[in-house]
Amino acid sequence: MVHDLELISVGKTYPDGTVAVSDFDLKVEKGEFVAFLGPSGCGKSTTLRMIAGFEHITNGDVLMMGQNVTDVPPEKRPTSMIFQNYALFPHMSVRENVAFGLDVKGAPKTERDRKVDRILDMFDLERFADRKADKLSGGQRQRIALARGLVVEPEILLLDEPLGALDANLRRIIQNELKLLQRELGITFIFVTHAQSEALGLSDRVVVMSNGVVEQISPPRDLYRRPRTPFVAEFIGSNTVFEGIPKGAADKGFGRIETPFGLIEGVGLGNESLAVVPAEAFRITPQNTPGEIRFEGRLAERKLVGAVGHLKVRLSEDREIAVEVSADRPEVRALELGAPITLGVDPASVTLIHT
Ligand SMILES: Nc1ncnc2c1ncn2[C@@H]1O[C@H](COP(=O)(O)OP(=O)(O)OP(=O)(O)O)[C@@H](O)[C@H]1O
Repeated sequence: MVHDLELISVGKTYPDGTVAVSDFDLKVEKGEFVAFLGPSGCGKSTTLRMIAGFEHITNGDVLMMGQNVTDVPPEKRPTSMIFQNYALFPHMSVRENVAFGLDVKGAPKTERDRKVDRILDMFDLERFADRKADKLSGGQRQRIALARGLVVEPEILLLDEPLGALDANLRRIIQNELKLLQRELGITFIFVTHAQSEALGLSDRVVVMSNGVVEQISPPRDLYRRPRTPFVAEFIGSNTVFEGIPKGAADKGFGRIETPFGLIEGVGLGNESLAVVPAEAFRITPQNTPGEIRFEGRLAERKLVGAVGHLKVRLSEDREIAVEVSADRPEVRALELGAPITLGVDPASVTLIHT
């Protein structure tokens, strides 16, 4: 099968010796929405710029539609990039800004004007067509940047923190628009962000990066449920990670580790030494339910936020864990700080991982 985009062992070392990315492998299908997520400096933007062709690749290959484009200049690639600061020309009109990408690609004038008109219409920007780009709001500028990226009809749209400059409200609105637009157009989106909620909410798959390496590539829910590295477990959501010693071989897809808080069973292949429990996997359980893992502790903190009760439960002198339960349950409302509390967890919602 030919993929829209394929990165084969791609690496980047900057001239000063900084290794920004190493051994990045990725295959993206047509129409997929893929987010690169990770803390500042982990190599997300460098990877995106290598895909766009703005950054020279030190090792490996980039393929698009099965063609090796490693040495192809940006304007000859089937990609278009949208930058965080939009990179609009402030003194050029909206129309001129949008036409810019087509001019770079050398499109004939009539074709250019037709395509620009169509995209301005699609983004509801005709009214502003002759206005200078610096005389518009943040949200409008964002739309112009999108229009400019899409007017060249790329196969792959590359977006580098495109919503970073917007306030929270506008951000949510444009997130929705972006998702709808991507579905409608069916083109591949590669989206760089350090905002978890954005990556998890928008994309079909998330590439989690740290220190220039890919930690995990998964659909969003698997990052919560089945983190494959300690970094992902700590970085995503509010997981508790228990350290322990592997206890026997895995059986039917479940392994066991011995921890200071007892034996923990979870999904694994055997020989793992960490158990990851998502905050929402804990239940408050007065009875001993067969098969469940039990933890005894004392309630250290309780915050009710809408329908969710965020609890901190102290398991020992130096160990406090995050627990999320439904705030509607009477036993949650009745809990008093310092009171003993028993938690149960279904082993199927625990993931065992290697250190
Ligand atoms: N031109 C450069 N020369 C040397 N090092 C660079 C250069 N550009 C980036 N780096 C370094 O490469 C690493 C990866 O940077 P990159 O910008 O790709 O990270 P990022 O994950 O996109 O971060 P952010 O979210 O802050 O934009 C960092 O250590 C950064 O300091």
